[in-house]
Amino acid sequence: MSDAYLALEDGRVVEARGRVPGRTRGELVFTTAYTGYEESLTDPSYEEQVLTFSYPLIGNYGVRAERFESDRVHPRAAVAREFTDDVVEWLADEGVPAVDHLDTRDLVTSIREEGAMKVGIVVGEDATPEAAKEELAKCKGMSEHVDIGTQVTTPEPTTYEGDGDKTVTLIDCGAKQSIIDSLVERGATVHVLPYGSTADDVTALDSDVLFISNGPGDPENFGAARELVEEFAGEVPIAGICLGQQIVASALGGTTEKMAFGHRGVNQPVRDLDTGKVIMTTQNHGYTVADPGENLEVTQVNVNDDTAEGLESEALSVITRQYHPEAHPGPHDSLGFFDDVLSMADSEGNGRKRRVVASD
Ligand SMILES: NC(=O)CC[C@H](N)C(=O)O
Repeated sequence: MSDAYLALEDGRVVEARGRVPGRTRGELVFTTAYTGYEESLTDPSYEEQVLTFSYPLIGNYGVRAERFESDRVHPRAAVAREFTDDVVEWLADEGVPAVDHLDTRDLVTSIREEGAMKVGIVVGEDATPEAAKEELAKCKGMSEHVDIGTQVTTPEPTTYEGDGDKTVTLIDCGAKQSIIDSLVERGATVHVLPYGSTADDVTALDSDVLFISNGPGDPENFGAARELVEEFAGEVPIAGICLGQQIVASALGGTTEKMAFGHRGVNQPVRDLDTGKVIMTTQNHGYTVADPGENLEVTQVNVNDDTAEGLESEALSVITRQYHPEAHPGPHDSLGFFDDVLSMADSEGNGRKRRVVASD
């Protein structure tokens, strides 16, 4: 008898050791990142997913709140070959079920072959395979979580003061804190607005750049952010990361699609098509831009599968990345993105149109 069961969409039931009790369900995905478990577990982009770590030992350098990317754990459950007690205590405090002592290599191989799949998980003394299957039966597909942006966004507008002149309005679709920090470190003042904010809210702030954040779920369910991009494109420079790239593309005439199992890890190679240079990047996404449309140019691609990693438009002052330039965790090759974003704010006399708002 085991005290933890995972019922997979492919019909299998996997036994594990229960570490934190509970019953839950979600989309089963994996990350190959070998560091950064605190950042991954607090990354809002993992909302409604069950995160499997392919690296076998998770927790070996402790748990420190200053490394968190948000104020809570977002995956609905965590799976690893072995969790340390530090991580188990943290997940228990958060009420997030956790299992270990299972063959995660087999699990990851299944996801690679069959794609990200639904999973039901039960952990505790009364756990049974049938209960895990009941959870699985209740599991929704990612695109069915139509209000996922509202689930993860900040409840209130918040401003982070930088010591320079530039200002950014960031639409929080589930933003990682280190994206905000990366802008503030470069002197920008960042106005974070809740997902669902209107064009009037954005206009009132009169920022130099409109920034669409990362976030969970299907980009097609982020209509409120898409409308902002449609409204401000060509008038205010626009930047986006991950979900932000997908939203910007779909607002400007492109299309997105779901990938088989996505990219999650800290060693995804990306080639810049202009310079030919390859950088290593941090990634966490299950959707991708299938067609950038006529307004955007693909400027960077994934070396492994040629998917769009960077989109730009000089005419509209748009720059987006599918990967995570803030690199929390991960290699620092891509930090220059934030300088490129803020250089779009040096727009006077540069041929870029600016929205003029009457000040009161
Ligand atoms: N990190 C993100 O912003 C993820 C984007 C989107 N939810 C995806 O899975 O592709």
